[in-house]
Amino acid sequence: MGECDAATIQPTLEDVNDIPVIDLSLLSSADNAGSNAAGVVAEIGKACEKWGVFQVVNHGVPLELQAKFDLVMKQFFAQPVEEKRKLRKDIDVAKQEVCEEYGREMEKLSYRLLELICLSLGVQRQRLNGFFKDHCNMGRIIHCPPCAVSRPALGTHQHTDVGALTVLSQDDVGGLEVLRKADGEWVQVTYVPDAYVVNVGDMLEVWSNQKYESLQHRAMANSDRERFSVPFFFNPALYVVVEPLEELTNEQTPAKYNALNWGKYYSSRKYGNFKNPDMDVLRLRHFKVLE
Ligand SMILES: O=C(O)CCC(=O)C(=O)O
Ligand SMILES: [Fe+2]
Repeated sequence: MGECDAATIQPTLEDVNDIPVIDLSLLSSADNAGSNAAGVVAEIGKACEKWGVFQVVNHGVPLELQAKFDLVMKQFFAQPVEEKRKLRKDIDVAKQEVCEEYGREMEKLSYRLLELICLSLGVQRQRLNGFFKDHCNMGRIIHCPPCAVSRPALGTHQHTDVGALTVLSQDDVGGLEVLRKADGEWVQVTYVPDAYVVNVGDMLEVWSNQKYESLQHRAMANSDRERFSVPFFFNPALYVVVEPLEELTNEQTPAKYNALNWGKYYSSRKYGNFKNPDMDVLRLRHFKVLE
């Protein structure tokens, strides 16, 4: 089959719409706020347990800010490669006002989500907040040019995110895929306008004593259109020791993980290689309590 056929070939994946889309405005609606909040918490808990991923709408992040951010990002990627190279990883990006504001909003939303997740686990709302005091959050901007090959092309290889939570904005090209826990099938995360995709990372799997499992995901390139996505990684402070919350363990449900040092775990994975899963990097399974 020739390359010119590529545009007609799409992944034969079931485009399921049942990854939950959760409306956070229900938390603040004046009437019946208490039961609405309980409903949202329950939905989040169910989504984390069943999928490891959900989308949020009416999340409080100003839509104009997202639009401004998208514009700055596209202007950046439209530059010649020599110009882009001048912008070293951690220097100038942070100086752009829009990026700073965007980071602050992502952090605010992440704390909100973390607290709702704590409630869904039945622990105190702010139980995990202290671990993020000197956080090492990180943002990434991803541009994937159209890729016309005769089979679906990978943009980002299969992986789990190492931190607690990831809050991701994907554009209408879509392409993000998640491994459905129910049957081990890859399914697409449908683009929902003005939504963020939220997924469980490795540290939340440990804190929740594996009630919420870290999400296996990947991203596909589109054969016709360039694609942009912006994940924000909500990560604890480097010195934090992560272990199953004691409220969630007892004699009947013992800890499934040994304590791990997040800083060591993070740096090991950061310098690991997506494409080489057997490389000698730390993975959650290395901390699993043997049964
Ligand atoms: O490109 C995407 O949408 C996914 C990116 C991702 O999973 C990551 O950077 O960790
Ligand atoms: Fe990821």
